[in-house]
Amino acid sequence: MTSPIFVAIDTPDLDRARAIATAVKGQAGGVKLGLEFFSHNGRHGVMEIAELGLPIFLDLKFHDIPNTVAKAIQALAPVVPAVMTVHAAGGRAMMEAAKAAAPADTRVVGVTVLTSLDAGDLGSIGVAADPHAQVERLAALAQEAGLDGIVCSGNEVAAARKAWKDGYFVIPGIRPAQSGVGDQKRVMTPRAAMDAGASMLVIGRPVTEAEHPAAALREIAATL
Ligand SMILES: O=C(O)c1cc(=O)[nH]c(=O)n1[C@@H]1O[C@H](COP(=O)(O)O)[C@@H](O)[C@H]1O
Repeated sequence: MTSPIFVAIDTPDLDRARAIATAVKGQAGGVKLGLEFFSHNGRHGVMEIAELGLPIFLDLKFHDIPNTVAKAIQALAPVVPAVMTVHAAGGRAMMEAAKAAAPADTRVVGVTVLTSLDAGDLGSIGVAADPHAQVERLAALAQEAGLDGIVCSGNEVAAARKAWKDGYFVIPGIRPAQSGVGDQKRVMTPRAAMDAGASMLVIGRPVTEAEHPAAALREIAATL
């Protein structure tokens, strides 16, 4: 069975990214390239990693007006990532435009409430709802807009899956027992997140900062 784990390769260093991708190839379901990698290496760097033959989750979390987001997605051609992200808080029209602009084979998912935020953080930006209620609200909006799924924490995925049976649920903030939480606030173990209904687990530092990333990934996969 294909692994649900995508390894988040958060580095600006192309050689290091290539080395990690090569080390986890065959074991991981794919790799995630985000803002840190993209800001340094751009579209051509993404193409280089894609040439290694793993599915790519290109996580640029677009959050802008519909026209700008659509044009940014079009500018990424000929990259055809397996998955890409926009912020669901960008609104329904923006999500519709993003989906319409993306390649047919790319899943577009809406980031709901970042896993680095808790209820207090939401309050400080004027969102009265707790993370659970806010994820539910944005998941419904993403579904109405025709997206393929959402990004949320493991704490919310069971409820989200109940309301959106065939949705694609991307779950970061994954921490194996004993792992440091770092800047994440809403975390869950890989096994618990899968049991709750995750489609994809995004795991970065617990793998990439390990002395032997492939071995760390193997250990995590064994818990699923
Ligand atoms: O969209 C994401 O992937 C994402 C959304 C979110 O709410 N929280 C979150 O941590 N992420 C990403 O998931 C990865 C988590 O990395 P680690 O905390 O090192 O496992 C990072 O690349 C984040 O950019």
